[in-house]
Amino acid sequence: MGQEYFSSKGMSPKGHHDEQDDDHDAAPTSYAGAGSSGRPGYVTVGNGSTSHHAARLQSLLDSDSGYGGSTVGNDIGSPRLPMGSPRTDPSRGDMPLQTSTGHGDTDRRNQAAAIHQLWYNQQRLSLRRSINKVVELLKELQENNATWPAHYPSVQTADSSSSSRERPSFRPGFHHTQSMSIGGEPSSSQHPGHLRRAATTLDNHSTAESSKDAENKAASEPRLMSPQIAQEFSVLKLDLKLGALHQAELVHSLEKGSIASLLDGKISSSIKHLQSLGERIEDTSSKVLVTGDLNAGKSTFCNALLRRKVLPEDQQPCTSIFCEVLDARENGGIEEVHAIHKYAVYNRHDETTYDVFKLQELEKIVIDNSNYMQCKVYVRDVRSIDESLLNNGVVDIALIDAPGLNSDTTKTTAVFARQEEIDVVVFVVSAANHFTMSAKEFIWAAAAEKAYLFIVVNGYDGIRNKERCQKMILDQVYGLSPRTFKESSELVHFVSSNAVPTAPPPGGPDGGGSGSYSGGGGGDDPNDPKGKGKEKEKEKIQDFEKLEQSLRRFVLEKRAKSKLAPAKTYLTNILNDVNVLATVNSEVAQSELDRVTQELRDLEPLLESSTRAKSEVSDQIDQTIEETCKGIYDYTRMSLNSAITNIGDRNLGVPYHGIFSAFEYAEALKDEMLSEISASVTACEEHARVQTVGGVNAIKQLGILHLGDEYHDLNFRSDVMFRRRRDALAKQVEIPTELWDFVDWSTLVQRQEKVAGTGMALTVATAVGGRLIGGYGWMDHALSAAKVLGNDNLRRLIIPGIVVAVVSATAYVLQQIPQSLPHRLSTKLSTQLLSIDYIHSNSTRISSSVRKVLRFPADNLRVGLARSVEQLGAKRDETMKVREESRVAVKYFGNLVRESAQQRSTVDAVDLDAHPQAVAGGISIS
Ligand SMILES: Nc1nc2c(ncn2[C@@H]2O[C@H](COP(=O)(O)OP(=O)(O)OP(=O)(O)O)[C@@H](O)[C@H]2O)c(=O)[nH]1
Repeated sequence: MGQEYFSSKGMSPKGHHDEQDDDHDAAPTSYAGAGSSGRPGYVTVGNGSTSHHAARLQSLLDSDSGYGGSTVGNDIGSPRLPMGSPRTDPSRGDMPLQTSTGHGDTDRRNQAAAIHQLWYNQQRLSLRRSINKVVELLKELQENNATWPAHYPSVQTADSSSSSRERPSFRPGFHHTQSMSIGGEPSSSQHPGHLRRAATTLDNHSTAESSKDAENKAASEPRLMSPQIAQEFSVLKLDLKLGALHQAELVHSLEKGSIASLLDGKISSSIKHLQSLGERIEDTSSKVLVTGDLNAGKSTFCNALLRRKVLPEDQQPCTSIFCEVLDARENGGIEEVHAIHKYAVYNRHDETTYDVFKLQELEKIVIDNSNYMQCKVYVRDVRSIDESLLNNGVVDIALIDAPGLNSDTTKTTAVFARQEEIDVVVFVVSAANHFTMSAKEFIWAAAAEKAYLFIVVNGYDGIRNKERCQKMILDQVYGLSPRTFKESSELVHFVSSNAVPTAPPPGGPDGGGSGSYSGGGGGDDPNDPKGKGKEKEKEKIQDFEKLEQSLRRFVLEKRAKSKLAPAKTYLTNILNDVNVLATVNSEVAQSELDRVTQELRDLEPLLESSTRAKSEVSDQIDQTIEETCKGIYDYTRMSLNSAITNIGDRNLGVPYHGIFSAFEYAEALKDEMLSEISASVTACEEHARVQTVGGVNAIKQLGILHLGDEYHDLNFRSDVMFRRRRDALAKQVEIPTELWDFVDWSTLVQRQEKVAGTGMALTVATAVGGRLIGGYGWMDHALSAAKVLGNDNLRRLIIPGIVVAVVSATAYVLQQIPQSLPHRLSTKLSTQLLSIDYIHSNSTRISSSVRKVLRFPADNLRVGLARSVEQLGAKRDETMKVREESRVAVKYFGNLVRESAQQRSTVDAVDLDAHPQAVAGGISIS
């Protein structure tokens, strides 16, 4: 924050010097801090509060900056090029650079500059190719992630995060050192913030905050990733912020698909960021802010660089706004001034944001105006492409002439200088006046920001004791920016800007300065002899040309840092991530392939035996059911038959109480017989029940044998069998008792033949009775008796004979009841039951009931077997699919591991610090 800056501001130059010395090798662009809003925390100079102008400018820069506005947070949408920056034309990067136009020093300098530019172009092209390749790799990874969701490396337990160097057992080959080296030093678990994420270059404050700030922030941030993941993943790490779960738990709790889609989002962001980095390194524009004390000669210096009097020069302070000088080609080749309205965001295509003026009117806008804060000055380059500082295809410099520093403008200029797109700050100091307080304040701030400043000591022609002046200025530079002092031969130049010949001002006598140079030389001693004067003039111009070469080199090196370094860091990080991800997934895919191959090996025979078992078991079940039912039917039939047949022979224990209760006896006997028959049916049912339980168990055994745990046992209750009303009714038979049941006719006939005395009477009685019952056999006996006796005898004997016979027969029948009735009844029941098909119907009923009961588990088993075969088939198909996918994944991730490693070495080979030392004059800008 500003406070950090202010603490330095209050220090003496010496104190500052010490601090600078301590931090000599630190990154130059660690800004003093960032606002909590996430916007760049611009340095404030002076009393610590940003002035109205500064605040306004800051808001303008947010939207007008080519990078600032487009790099907020992680939003890495396509960035706009800085307004007014030359259109990207990569082909121009390879065009011939400056050629030797002269002899001696100039010649050598030009050659050196050309070599330097070539070096820059080579690094740029190499990074550009890597970006394209990595985008290609990421797109393929994204496609692959859709079909084979990538496995995201996660920690095993939350505790393991404490030991950041412990490596999960399932991925032994990770290159921890690679991800650790990103930050330049091994990161410890206490300082996770040391890990440099290329993604953070997207944050507005990322380069603005000091490393201390970054550490503090990282410590106070909730840990979203375990240090282990953070170590290995610098770019692709997933930002999981769900609920209160620990990060590691969160990764585990997520479905593989969810992780894959989160990763997909990360990859998309990375692709976008890489594309924006690509555009950024292709962008040849670079902005140089020229600032310094009031009247130090800033405008004169800019004009000298342009070789044309574009900006108004005056002995009194005149520049009140920031004038950005751009190539007129950016404005369709038209030279004009766009004065930007105070509260507008500049858009060249929207004339409501600015007023258009002619170049000649620039002075009017620049001096004492209150309507504008900035203007864009589009001018045609009067120098050839080989000499031009503005535009030569490798680096196209936009010069920004700032108002002279005073208590009002210092803060605003400091804010302006903080812009990321300002590659270089040129500080113009008057050789006569040296550094003012405002100048010192500004340089302290800028040196903290930019590490190196380009210092132009102007008006050197007016100094008599040049050595003393140099010494005094360099002493001051040492106090203000030791690094700049260290490279002073390259970074501190003593020149006379007004000595450089320039074309006349637009609209001047030469009609717009088309290349006819007017000599400079103001400030020369008029008493000097002419020849000596010319020599001096030449020297001044050579000094200025030397300055120009140094400035170009400085811009190039700064650009290598500001534009190429983020791309290199990001590429290194993303390639490390891709490599780790690919290594993990290659291992996962291989183990998955091994697993499914083994699974298929087990599955194939299982499916085969299941299919075979399905048909075999079905036959077996049918056979079991058939055999059981047949056995039950036969058993029932046999049992009932025997019961009915033998029922008459059995002593049923029914007491006979004499002739007067003969009928009751017969009734009781019949009921007892029927109940006995019914009991045998029940016994058969019981037998069937037992057999059914056996059958069900046999089917169950088959089920368990072939389906194992898959077999669903049904709850079979045998006691419920034969409980229906139909079953009860089937057993019952209604047979009425009749009088004739009491007479055993066959016995009676046998007896008639044995007893002769009663033969005739009995014969008659029998004949009568026979008639009565319709027995025609007895009639024949009666007719033969009549023949023997003759008509008279017959008439006399007939009545008593009949009486005797009837009495005798009746007595006999009554006497025979206990012996004859059971047989009579048995025979009658047997006949009756036969007529209603009692045995067959009950046997059928029982066996079909059993069949029905057995069919239920049998069908269930059949369905289970069919389902099992179906499931095994589906599983086999699925496993084969996974095997194929795993094969593809093994191949793909194997290639990715190789390709990402190869690309990483290519990126590593891009050494931005190894610029041609001889050319750079030993300057090393880190
Ligand atoms: N003798 C001498 N005079 C110079 C030199 N450079 C600039 N001047 C003069 O110094 C005066 C101020 O120059 P400017 O370029 O307007 O200064 P400035 O820093 O842009 O002024 P403000 O922007 O208003 O602060 C002009 O009269 C120039 O001619 C130089 O190298 N030698």
